Amino acid sequence: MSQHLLQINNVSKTFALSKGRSLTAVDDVSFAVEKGSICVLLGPSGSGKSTILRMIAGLEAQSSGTIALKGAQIDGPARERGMVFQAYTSFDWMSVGKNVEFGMKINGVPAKERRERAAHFIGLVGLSKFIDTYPSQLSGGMRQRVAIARTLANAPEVLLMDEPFGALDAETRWQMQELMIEVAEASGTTMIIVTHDIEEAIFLADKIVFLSSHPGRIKEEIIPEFKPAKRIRNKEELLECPGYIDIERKIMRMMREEGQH
Ligand SMILES: Nc1ncnc2c1ncn2[C@@H]1O[C@H](COP(=O)(O)OP(=O)(O)OP(=O)(O)O)[C@@H](O)[C@H]1O
Repeated sequence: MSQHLLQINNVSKTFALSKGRSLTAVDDVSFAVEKGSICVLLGPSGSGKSTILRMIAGLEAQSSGTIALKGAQIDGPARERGMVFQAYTSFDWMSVGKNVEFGMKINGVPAKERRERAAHFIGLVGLSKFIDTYPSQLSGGMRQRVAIARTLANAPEVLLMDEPFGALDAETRWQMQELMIEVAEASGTTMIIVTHDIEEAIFLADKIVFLSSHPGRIKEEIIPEFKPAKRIRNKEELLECPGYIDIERKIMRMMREEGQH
């Protein structure tokens, strides 16, 4: 039987604005994420995707409802939930290797183990040749790989990514999407990814949680059932799958409906 790693139950978030006004960004949202799966939060701008991710990360407290990882309530940031942001967050004065070792160093991992783990994850994201290079000498996609390796090296239970490829050009973007499938397969890491890119969502997701806007509510949970049991590793293969176009069309309609509200 599948196991729910993360359980979000009836979560709402209301922000206090100026002059006593308030804004409900997330309204009564419930969903579960299975261990080892990739869950994509998709929806139009303002549907509360980032807010939901930030609450899971423990960076924002929910106004009501519960969020639990392996049954334990989340009440702040922790290593078990690693976050990758859209902006590159590497330390420019440290080499790629030292960047990836940094979190482990803070957490008291011995030097030898740190180096080995850093080398493993740098290899996983395809940057072995750049282990001694400084991030400022790398392209945007490569810097985002460093951020992913650094987060994975802390062995999170769940990897949270907020529009991780939004700042990248189209070609680098699909290469990074393919890389995430490779990483998911090789590491078994559970991932929750925020995007508003429909094709990216369908390619990456084992499950799509589609949100409507103002306030953010779940409109539908979509399982891309047309995909074969084994994850598709390249995008051309996805586009050739019977059923792909149907689901893309369905989601485009949902996006359009939301835009008209
Ligand atoms: N700190 C905050 N204070 C007040 N309002 C906020 C705050 N953070 C988010 N909001 C509001 O909550 C709503 C949801 O924002 P959120 O960033 O979660 O949406 P999103 O779906 O991630 O959007 P996008 O795709 O544009 O990034 C928006 O109306 C936003 O203005």
